[in-house]
Amino acid sequence: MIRVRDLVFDYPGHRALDGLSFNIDAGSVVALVGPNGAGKTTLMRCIAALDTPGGGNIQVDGIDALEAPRELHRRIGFLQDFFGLYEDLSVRQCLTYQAMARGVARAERDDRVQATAQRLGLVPWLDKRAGTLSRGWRQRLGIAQALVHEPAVVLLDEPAAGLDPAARRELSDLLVQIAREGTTLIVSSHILTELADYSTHVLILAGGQLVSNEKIDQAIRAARRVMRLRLTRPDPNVENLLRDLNPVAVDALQFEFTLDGGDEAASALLTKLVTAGVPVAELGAVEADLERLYLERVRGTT
Ligand SMILES: Nc1ncnc2c1ncn2[C@@H]1O[C@H](COP(=O)(O)OP(=O)(O)OP(=O)(O)O)[C@@H](O)[C@H]1O
Repeated sequence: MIRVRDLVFDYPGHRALDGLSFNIDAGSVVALVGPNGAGKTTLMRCIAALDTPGGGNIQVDGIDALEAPRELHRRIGFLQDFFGLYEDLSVRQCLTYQAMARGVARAERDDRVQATAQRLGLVPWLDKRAGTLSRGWRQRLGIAQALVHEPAVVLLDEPAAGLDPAARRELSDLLVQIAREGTTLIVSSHILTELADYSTHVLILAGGQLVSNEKIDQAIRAARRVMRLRLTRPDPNVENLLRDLNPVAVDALQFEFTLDGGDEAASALLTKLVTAGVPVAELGAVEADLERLYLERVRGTT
């Protein structure tokens, strides 16, 4: 569905995307993550054919972003991280305008606007001016504008920004539903627990380069077992005893490290620590999740 090759994008004096290549299959929900300044927003703008890359090639649904940007705009919905609204238009007019601009036939527009407003809980606001909406409702209108033309690909940059917890939950449910209907989604966010609720893939950028592009469940299954040791009080010998495992000190009482060899190895390690007089409170496996996967992948890249 999306094919990116050797993508390069330069701001004056700064290379923001540095030779990215990856594919995204139709129907995937991709969590686009990376440290601040990694290039996520720039990448989304290039895929949405709003910025022109200095090199490389992007195809979405077989359409070349450089050759046919207008055609692409009809097939893509994009919520930008800082987006403007037509403040003096009503919510209905904003959605109708977007539907029109993105090629929805006149006869279908009213139904699309109504259905999209329903999905985002915007029906009571349809005749209110966009300029009077609170931050969370503006955000919902922004999302509705990205969806109203039922695009094949939806790009959402920080969609949960400004939403209260209940609205975030509703947004997660909505994204799951949209993905089930076959839409390809790319969602950028720093809130990894939320992304984990609905994403099938994770695409990690750092410094304008691709760190990884993988299926989340497979990557988590394949992740090495991380163990956490918790002490009842600080112990000067513990780091020396764990030396071969390259421990990371979470704080003065907690250390994390990977351990091969399953329960046998864990049991042997526990015996070794206790025998050496280390005041062990707990030794156990840490559950792998998207956040851990991310931290492991970006470690050393920044
Ligand atoms: N208009 C601009 N002019 C110059 N440099 C820019 C411009 N916009 C972005 N950059 C730089 O390009 C790099 C990538 O920026 P981008 O906004 O794409 O990153 P990001 O991953 O979305 O970051 P964040 O997580 O902070 O939103 C950053 O180093 C940023 O400072």
